[in-house]
Amino acid sequence: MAEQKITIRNGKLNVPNTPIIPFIEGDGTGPDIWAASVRVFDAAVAKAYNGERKLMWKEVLAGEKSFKQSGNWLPNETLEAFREYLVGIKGPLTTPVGGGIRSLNVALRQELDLYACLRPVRWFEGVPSPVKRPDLTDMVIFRENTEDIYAGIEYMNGTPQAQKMLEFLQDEMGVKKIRFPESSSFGIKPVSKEGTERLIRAAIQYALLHKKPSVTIVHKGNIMKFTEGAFKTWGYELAEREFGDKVYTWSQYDRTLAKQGQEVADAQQKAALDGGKLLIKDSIADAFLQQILLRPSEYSVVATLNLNGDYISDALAAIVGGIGIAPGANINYLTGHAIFEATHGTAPKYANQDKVNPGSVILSGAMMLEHLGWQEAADLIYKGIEAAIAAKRVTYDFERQMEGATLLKCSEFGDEVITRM
Ligand SMILES: NC(=O)C1=CN([C@@H]2O[C@H](COP(=O)(O)OP(=O)(O)OC[C@H]3O[C@@H](n4cnc5c(N)ncnc54)[C@H](OP(=O)(O)O)[C@@H]3O)[C@@H](O)[C@H]2O)C=CC1
Ligand SMILES: O=C(O)CCC(=O)C(=O)O
Ligand SMILES: [Mg+2]
Repeated sequence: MAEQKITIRNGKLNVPNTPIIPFIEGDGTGPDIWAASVRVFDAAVAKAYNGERKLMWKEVLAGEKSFKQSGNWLPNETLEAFREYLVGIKGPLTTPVGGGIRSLNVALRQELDLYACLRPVRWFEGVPSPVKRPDLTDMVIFRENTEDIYAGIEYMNGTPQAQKMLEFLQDEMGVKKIRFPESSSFGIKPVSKEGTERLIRAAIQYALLHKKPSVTIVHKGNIMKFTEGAFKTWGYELAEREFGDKVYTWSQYDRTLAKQGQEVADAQQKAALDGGKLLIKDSIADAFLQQILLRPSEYSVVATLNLNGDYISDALAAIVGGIGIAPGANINYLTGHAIFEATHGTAPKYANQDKVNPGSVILSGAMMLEHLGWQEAADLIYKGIEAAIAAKRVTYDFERQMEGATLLKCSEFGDEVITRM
């Protein structure tokens, strides 16, 4: 079968029957997970389309495998392949702590301007969870993926750059509140109006398309007023300006409350929501992290900045069974570029043991198939995963919390999904 490129025209993907899909295997547990996952993807597509469609995999290098081969952590050819073929998938890549290379995962998102990190969090029947009602958690995180503290603008204490930054802040900006100036390192947190608006727009469009009840803007705007606080303000303004006839915002509520009192504001909100409008609300990040445990059913689509989104992703994943089953996508809705990847990292202590749960990458692949419009293949994957879990044939992370479960290796779980799809 001749391989072909996915293209985009007027914002719509044109997907051939044999699309070229670049993939990065990943570091640590990445190779084990990829080996199990790719067999699931191929089996689902073959079964769904009787062999008429096929994903044409093209390996591209990044991370340790790439460095070993070429001395380059993220070769240009890899970036070019994701640019040219539009849609790809990747395993996790290691980022050293406190020094060394900056994150290759973040670099890919920034280089390709994949501004929305989309991470759906739902419970699969039978998955062990630390909460009583994991079924109440059904959220979709839209994490801003190109800005915030992740921009990597940092200066290490003791360097001339940190000294220059200190002098600039103290001498030119009149800053007096740096507690230990001589031993401080500095980090910069850029948050733009454009970056905020495109992320919030994507979250609202998603919520409208999927008939979700609300979008919650999560921020720490009480403390970081001009970055996180502006994210909230710009978000509400965009919602009212671009989606005024389809949404009702807490900002509107507050204005009515101030002018006409609570009774009128409550009635206005009720009428808007009864009329099918999408509620746009907000929550301060620390309070949100307790709300998701106490009142998860009140939250649906979540729009947030990069660091909050990172924390919230793992916290929410834990509620529905852990990061062994937490998929995701990095998307630019304007150019069509997308790279699918799990929420978890390389889990290096389990590397090459054929042990960890490939569920997150398998589900990321199902999201990719949905993105391509290959829903039938994605549905087979969901069916296979649900059935494998229901039969309690699972990897170590679930098995250790389930009674009467059979422990499977990473590869065996992949086989199990294939058998049951
Ligand atoms: N997008 C990416 O590529 C990401 C990369 N990273 C990078 O990964 C490296 C390791 O990060 P770390 O903080 O240890 O986080 P990890 O997500 O790699 O692992 C943390 C823990 O999560 C559990 N876990 C992770 N993956 C799986 C899986 N597939 N199945 C079941 N359980 C799993 C394990 O828990 P337990 O010990 O309980 O078994 C593991 O010890 C770092 O360099 C980090 O920067 C991190 C996140 C995302
Ligand atoms: O890039 C990394 O190493 C970590 C990224 C991460 O934790 C995430 O995107 O969720
Ligand atoms: Mg993370």
